[in-house]
Amino acid sequence: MSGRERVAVLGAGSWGTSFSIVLADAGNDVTLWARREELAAAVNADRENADYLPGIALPDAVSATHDIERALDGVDLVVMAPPSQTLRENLTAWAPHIEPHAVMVSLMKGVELGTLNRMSEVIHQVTGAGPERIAVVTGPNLSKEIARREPAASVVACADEDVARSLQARVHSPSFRPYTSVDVVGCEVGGAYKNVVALAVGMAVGLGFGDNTTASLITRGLAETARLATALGANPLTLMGLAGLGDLVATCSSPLSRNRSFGERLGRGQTSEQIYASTRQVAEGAKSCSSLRALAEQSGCDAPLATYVDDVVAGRMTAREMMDAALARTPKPELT
Ligand SMILES: NC(=O)C1=CN([C@@H]2O[C@H](COP(=O)(O)OP(=O)(O)OC[C@H]3O[C@@H](n4cnc5c(N)ncnc54)[C@H](OP(=O)(O)O)[C@@H]3O)[C@@H](O)[C@H]2O)C=CC1
Ligand SMILES: O=C(CO)COP(=O)(O)O
Repeated sequence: MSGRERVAVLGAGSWGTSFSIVLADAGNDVTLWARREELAAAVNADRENADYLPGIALPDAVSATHDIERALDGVDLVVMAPPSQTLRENLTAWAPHIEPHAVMVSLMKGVELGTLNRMSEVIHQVTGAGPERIAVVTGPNLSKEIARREPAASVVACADEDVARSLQARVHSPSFRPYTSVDVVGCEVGGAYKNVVALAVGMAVGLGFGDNTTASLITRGLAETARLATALGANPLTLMGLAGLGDLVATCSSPLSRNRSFGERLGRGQTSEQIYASTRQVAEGAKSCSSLRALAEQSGCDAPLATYVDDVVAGRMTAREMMDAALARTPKPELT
């Protein structure tokens, strides 16, 4: 016996794999579930996930499997990292194998199309788990930087503060510093919305605009995020923290961001279909712009960026038209 605790990470994409490194460095034995058997085999044989994090050596404490029963057997902490739009289907298959008292952590940053559910809501609906078994980890955590063990902070949110504290201890590594929060709603809305803002910022970059434009979009995007999050019951201060401002700054500034890159290509005149055809990586904001726009409409919140981004992604408007429309909106006080 190693004395280390076992954790299952479900989803062997960029973030699931990088977070497995954090968990291993924090003292856990990690079983990383991959949906493709050949990827699980390659990860075990090569000690790297060449599809998503080429050149990054995985710690010995990480092993991969395609066998979901094996991954979940006897595990009291289950970390989920598939795309937001497939979580419900994935979790429906996983749920019968999850231990009845296991805590489930969402790493996803999206809102489900159609239902407009946040990921914690999907987890509750599919598994029946109460809020004390559902948590979120979110913050300025670009996967490649985390995998290279560059210093970063993050937020571990759970409605039950004791559970948040115990998770904080389980994921605290020498290069990854987690803070606790009980504001699951604020953390989830912050994580999903920053992807939409990053799309808008990417469009501005693709159009050739500079830092005034991107700073204006980031700041107004943060105001829009806080407006919706507060309407949904979040603490507005959460959005000033790592799960809001922190993640916005990282994602909107970094060429590593898939959402920002997606937006940049839209800004250069490509269509969403062309972009989808050339990448297998998830850009959550390209889907969640539609669900966040609908959530805002439902909540009576003004959400111009989500609305414009949704229109550009769907091909109803060009990126240039979006910038012009955003500027031409009826003037108003900044603090409304
Ligand atoms: N990358 C990052 O820096 C961060 C990402 N996140 C969030 O983590 C979540 C996962 O993103 P990330 O790991 O980056 O995504 P990637 O694009 O790197 O990987 C996608 C993962 O999802 C799997 N997948 C694709 N389609 C399905 C499906 N239908 N059912 C089950 N699994 C599927 C892929 O499997 P396969 O390889 O077999 O196709 C792969 O494991 C997203 O919500 C993202 O916003 C959060 C913080 C940081
Ligand atoms: O969430 C992220 C960083 O915190 C990753 O952003 P992208 O999904 O845009 O790459």
